[in-house]
Amino acid sequence: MEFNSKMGILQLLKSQFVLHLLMVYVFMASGIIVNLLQICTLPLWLVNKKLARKVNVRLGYCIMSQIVAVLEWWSATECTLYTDPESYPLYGNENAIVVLNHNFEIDFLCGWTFCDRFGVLGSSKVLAKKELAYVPVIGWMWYFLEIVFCKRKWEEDRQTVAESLQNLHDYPENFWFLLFCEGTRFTLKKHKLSMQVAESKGLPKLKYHLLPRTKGFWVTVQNLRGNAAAVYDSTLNFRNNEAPSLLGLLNGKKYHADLYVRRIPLDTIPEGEAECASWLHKLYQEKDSFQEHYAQTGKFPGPIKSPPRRPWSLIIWIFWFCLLLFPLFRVFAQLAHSGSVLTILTTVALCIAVSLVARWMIGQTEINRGSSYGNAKVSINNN
Ligand SMILES: CC/C=C\C/C=C\C/C=C\C/C=C\C/C=C\C/C=C\CCC(=O)SCCNC(=O)CCNC(=O)[C@H](O)C(C)(C)COP(=O)(O)OP(=O)(O)OC[C@H]1O[C@@H](n2cnc3c(N)ncnc32)[C@H](O)[C@@H]1OP(=O)(O)O
Ligand SMILES: CCCCCCCCCCCCCCCCCC(=O)OC[C@@H](O)COP(=O)(O)O
Repeated sequence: MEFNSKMGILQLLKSQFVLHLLMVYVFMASGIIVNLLQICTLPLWLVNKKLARKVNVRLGYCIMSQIVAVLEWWSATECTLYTDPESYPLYGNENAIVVLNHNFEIDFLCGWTFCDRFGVLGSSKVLAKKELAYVPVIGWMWYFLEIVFCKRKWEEDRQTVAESLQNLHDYPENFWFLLFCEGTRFTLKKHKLSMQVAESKGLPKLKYHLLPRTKGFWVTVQNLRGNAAAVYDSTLNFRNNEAPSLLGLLNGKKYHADLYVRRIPLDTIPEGEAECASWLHKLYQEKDSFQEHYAQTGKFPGPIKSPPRRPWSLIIWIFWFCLLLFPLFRVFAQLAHSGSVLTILTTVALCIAVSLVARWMIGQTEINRGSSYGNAKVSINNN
């Protein structure tokens, strides 16, 4: 009874808007500080690229780990890993291409959480749409972490993506390169259209996935050969049909994520474009069957071997709070003391502006604010 009421109070506390404002302030202020420090590493790139990259990995960690801390420590979301125990020791100790389904608003964050647990968060990479490069703090940080951006226009991407991947050959830390091969988030409309494409190509229909776009996968595999050791085929779902969101996490809502990972050595993947595309289509048919199994049983096939959450994200988060809250309260105290209406109004306007920017950033993760990519019929090439 007493425990329940304590939990209720804690939950009520976590849903307080003023606390969210403080979290947003700490995230934005620390993010800008890190972005500025990243700019300061530019001259270092010219003299010691390896060191500059290592420094940026750690700086990036200071930003990403805060959102991981929200998931792991604030909302206490449970993340369970289903995987083969023989592959487990290799995770975090080799470079890998991660292929993940794209159905959930916090799928990228679950990815980050596992990166953190295997010690590769700062060096984690993704093939991201170009628009994300302009997201304050995160997008700017990604520039220094050598994230690969695409315009989702193959004619333009084929060269730039290949070049960015080639640059990773002398990367000094183990990294995971994430690919959402579906290219956009799952919606019923996008699913219907992509299944029409599947039908016209004579491919079996998928129930839980959009038809994967194969070109990004092929170019990634080809350009990371000899660099990445394996593809981690990863299938994510949430228990009890949970529809997790970043706002839910901020409100302290606890979710239950299940991730099924299979390690596939890279040298078993065909080299030719057509063969590689067929291989990926087959992979997505298998992923679909895993999701069907999950829908029927509430579990993925395979044993559970979950890594524990690590304390570093929480420690860094507390550090930023200690560093940044004191000056904030001092400013507020001085403002109240000064009594200047103009200064107070300017400060309030600034706070509103920062919260609007943060809300827009959160909106980037929301399915109902997604772009129309995959909504329109594109000419179909049957070759
Ligand atoms: C142990 C633990 C393991 C794992 C832990 C898990 C993860 C952790 C790892 C790392 C974490 C790191 C970072 C995460 C952080 C943040 C992530 C944030 C954001 C990223 C999200 C995105 O931005 S997703 C969007 C960008 N990415 C992609 O699009 C990738 C997939 N796309 C492609 O590969 C594309 O081919 C392309 C982008 C290279 C080119 O795009 P384009 O539009 O030009 O596509 P195509 O040329 O492929 O399209 C034409 C072909 O598609 C067919 N078609 C037409 N209409 C449709 C349709 N509606 N659906 C499907 N297919 C369609 C068309 O017929 C053409 O077919 P072809 O046969 O001719 O190819
Ligand atoms: C610690 C406290 C944090 C306070 C809140 C701060 C805000 C944090 C905001 C994080 C923003 C992260 C941006 C990267 C997320 C990835 C987004 C994503 O997955 O994009 C969707 C695309 O795949 C598909 O896009 P469309 O095909 O719809 O086009």
